[in-house]
This record gives sequence, structure tokens and C-alpha cells, in this order.
Amino acid sequence: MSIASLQYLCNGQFSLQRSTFSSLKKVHIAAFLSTFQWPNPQLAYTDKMIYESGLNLLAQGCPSRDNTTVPAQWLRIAYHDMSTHDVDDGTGGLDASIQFELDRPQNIGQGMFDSLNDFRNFLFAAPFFGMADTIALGAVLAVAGCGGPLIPFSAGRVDATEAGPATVPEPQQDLASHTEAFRHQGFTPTEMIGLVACGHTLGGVRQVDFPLVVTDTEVDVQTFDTTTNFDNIVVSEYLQNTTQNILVVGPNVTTRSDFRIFSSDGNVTMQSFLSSDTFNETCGNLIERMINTVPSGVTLARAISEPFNYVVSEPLFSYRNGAMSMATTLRIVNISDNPSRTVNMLWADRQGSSCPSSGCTSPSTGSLQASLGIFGGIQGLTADRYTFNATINATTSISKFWFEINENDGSDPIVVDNGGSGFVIGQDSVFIDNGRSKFVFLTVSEISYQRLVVAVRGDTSSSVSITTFDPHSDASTPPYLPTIMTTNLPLDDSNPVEGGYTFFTANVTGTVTFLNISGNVGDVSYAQENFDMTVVDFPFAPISQ
Ligand code: HEM
Repeated sequence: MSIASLQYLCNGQFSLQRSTFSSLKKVHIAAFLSTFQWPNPQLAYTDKMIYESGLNLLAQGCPSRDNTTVPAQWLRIAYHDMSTHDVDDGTGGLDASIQFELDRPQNIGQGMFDSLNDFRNFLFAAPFFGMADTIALGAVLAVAGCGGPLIPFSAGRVDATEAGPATVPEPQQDLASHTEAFRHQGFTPTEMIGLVACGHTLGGVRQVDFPLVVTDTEVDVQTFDTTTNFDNIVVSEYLQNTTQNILVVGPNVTTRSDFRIFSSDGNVTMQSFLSSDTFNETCGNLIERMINTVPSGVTLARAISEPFNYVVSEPLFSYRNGAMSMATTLRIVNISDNPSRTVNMLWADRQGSSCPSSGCTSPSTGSLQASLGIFGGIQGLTADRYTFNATINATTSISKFWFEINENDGSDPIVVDNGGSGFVIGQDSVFIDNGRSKFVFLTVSEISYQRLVVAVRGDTSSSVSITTFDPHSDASTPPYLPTIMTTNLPLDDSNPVEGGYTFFTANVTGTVTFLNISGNVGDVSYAQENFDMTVVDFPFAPISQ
């Protein structure tokens, strides 16, 4: 393995990739690393959502809320959302249709509203990561946050635009109805026992919502077992007849649905769950299948079960006084402390004449530790994010970039070059100018917005439009739907033509997560899809208004 690099892809395959920048002295991505071909906004963003999103904070440590736990509420909503699946015709599944189904008695509960509120408040929905993906991620973080198994996560669900059928099982239904409901959802009778036991290790039944189940009005929430954690205590207490699970021992025999389900095979499955390994493994598999149950036309992206070793953030360009700057970051997983380490960004110019053949070089401007959330904590992983801000000759520009990590201890540098191709800058003619755009804050009205400036290499006859994806919803109750808007940009009076660049501008809300840019210069059209607004670093511009 000299100049070829062995890459371990998360889908379990190994691939050999040859590098254009390789030299015998340099070692390519070490070995057994998880990686993906950049750009892939969906995979990069999914990694970020699993490992670095604020949702981690809400689920970490299985925190209490409303006399139950946040994770219990998140796991329940995921199951209810998925329950619309019909295995016979391939419709329904985890598609956020729950947002349109909250008026049904089967979906009663403050937890449903609280969960959707949690999910929308983080404002991280993207064109390729909607509410359904967020609900599914919520289930994964809920289980892990309460000490349960780590479930691989894939994005790519499609949000429904209307309610699905009312097929969520209810406690007063008989065993045959439940068995048929789970068959419809794609689960065997044994899997039904498993999925219910796995679900009912968290949380409990709320008296006000289910007064016929919890008859004691002194009780707010009757929890299914005596622990808050995701564990098999719900099983052992059931088998030892010490259970407080009201769906097993409740005063109303009709609503003892867990008893009917758990005992439906003579307790064989429940006995097997006395092994916590079996319980955790079965729950991990069943809940993974549950969240991956989607309508038949929907294909999920690759599953992520470990952070990608190297993640590059959206390159941010700016043009001023004949020079271009490019800012980006490189997240590196599990890198040891080494004050002598240097991490450089290298690039090739567009004509191949300005930079030396080894590439132009700019050193990292600093590094920060990145928290890897609940999963990272359990997996014992840490990460550092190196920042770069390179000055680039605007005439010869940049065609691709890559990185070199040098421990300066005699070992060979590691080249991070996207499997050999480098991180390719498709076009440099139309881009959001990160230095000229502003984060505007009106100090009197306390309104903020982003004043985008788009640079176009062309004259004033050029044109630009943007399509913004804004997950923020003003609605006071679900459904919380994103706003997608296309705007044609006027010329920017405050940024006159300079160095062959013409500037256009638009004000967009601070909650836009992604946008597509399309520009026309003469007869040529340029496009950039899924520009990541969540990483922009626009100068702060307070205005007293
Ligand atoms: C026959 C099937 C099922 C029935 C009849 C049933 C019924 C119920 C009922 C009546 C509650 C109380 C809800 C509340 O008061 O807010 C509940 C809670 C819960 N269920 Fe189920 N359930 C079933 C299956 C499942 C499955 C498959 C899962 C997930 C894998 C699940 C997860 C949960 C969770 C986590 C809670 C606690 C919610 C909280 O504490 O806020 N359930 N279930």
C-alpha cells in the first residue's frame, strides 16, 4: 500500500483509491477510516446532526420532563409516526405525517407537541433532512441518551403533506388486532413483543390522557418500570410479577395490552430479554427497522454509525482588492494532542500556472475541540476542528484544495484529499461573498437578518437568483412546514463593480439553513446547490433602528 489509499467506507466496503497528489513519501488516509466522496451535503450534514446537533443536549442523560422523560416522548412519537405503514401496499411509515394526526385520540398527549416543538426549535431542517429525519434521529438519540444501544442512522425520509391512516394500536384493542396492526407495519408477532418491550422501557402512561388506564387521579404519570433508563428492567419486573406497568397490571383488564402482548408466546421472548445483551441487540435492530420503515418509493442514504474521520465544511469565498479569500474547516476525529502538529490547506489554481505543482499552501489559523455528542461520548471519540483562511490569487483562482496533516515527529504526513480527487471547486464565477455579506442586527427593534451579497464574475448584465430553505415556522401548532422561496437579486449599490466582479444583494432571514444559487453571465449559467448557510461567518453589523 504505497500510493494507493485504503478507505473503509461506512457501508462496510473497502475501496482502493489512487491519489493525484500522492507521492511515495506521503501516506494517504491511514487505514480503516470512514469517509465519503465530497461534496455530499446530505452525508456531511447527517454526521453533523447525529454528532454535533443541539438535540444531543436535550436527550443527554435521559432528562425528565412532564413527569416522564424527553427521550420517552421522542421514542413514542417516532413509533406513532411510523405506525401508518402498510406493508401490503408500501404506503406510510416514518414520514412526519404525525404532524397532521395529532387530533386523534391515539396520538393524545403533551409529549407529542413538546417533541415537535423541540424538533422545530433547533431549526436545522434542510432540503435533504426534514421533520421525518429529525423524528427518526430523535428516536436514535433518545435510546442512546438513556443508556440503550447505538442505532445506525440514515437520512433521506420524505415529509408527508397530509395525514396517514389511523392505525396506531390502542390499549383497549385485542391481541388479534395488535398482531394484525404490527403485521401491517412489517413486524412478526415475536417482533411485536420485542418492539413493545423496547418502547415501554421508557416513560409511562399519563393519567389525564388515559383515565381509563390510570384510574388513580393522584398519579400523574404511571411509569412502565422503576428505572428511567433504557434497560430490561421492564422485562424482569414483568417476569417477577413485581411490575408496575399499568398496561400489564392496571385495574382495567381491557386495557392490559402489554400483558396480552408480552405473554402471547408463553413469555418465551420476554424470558430471552432477561439477558441485557439480547434485549439491547434486539431493541437496536427493531428500533432501527422501525425508523427505517418508509413508503416504498423512498430510498434512505447510507447509514452512519461512526463519525466520518475528515469532514470539510462549506468553502466560504470573498473577493476584495484583487484577492480572493477562502475560509473552511476540517474536522478530524480522534487526533492526539500534539503541539508540534501542522495542518495545512493546499490548493491548485485554475490554470495550473500560479501555484507550484505541490500546491499553494496556507497554514491552519487555529483549532477547536468539537463535541461529538451522545454517540461520541459512548464511542469514546473526540474531534478537533481546524480552521483555514487562505488568500488566493483572484486571477488564477482555485480549482481544488486538500489538506496535509504533519505531526512533525518524523512520521509521514497524512494527506486528506477526498480519495485522490481533491475537494473540487466546480466554479468560481458566482458565489456568496462571505466578507461583504452581513449579519444585520437592528438594535431598537431587535430584528436580525442576513444581508447576502453574491459576487458574479461578469458585468452588470449578469443575473442571479437564490432559492432559500427556511425551516422556521411561525405556526403556533403543528404542522411546522419550511418556507422555500426563490428571489431574483438586484444589483448591490453599496458594493460597486470591482476587479471584474459585479455584486448582487438580498436580505434573507437568519434562519435559512441552505440555499441554491443560480447565475447567468452572458450565455453561461452557473449554479451552486445546497450552499450551507449554517456555517457562514458574516461580519456582525448592528444598526440603531
Ligand atoms: C400495542 C402497541 C402499543 C400500545 C397499545 C401502546 C400504548 C401506549 C400508551 C397508552 C402509552 C401512554 C401514552 C401517554 O400517556 O402519553 C404509551 C406510552 C409509550 N409508548 Fe406505547 N404502546 C404501544 C407500542 C409502543 C411501541 C412499539 C413503542 C416504541 C417502540 C412505544 C413507545 C412508548 C413510549 C416511549 C411511551 C412513553 C411516552 C411518555 O412517557 O411520554 N409504544 N404507549
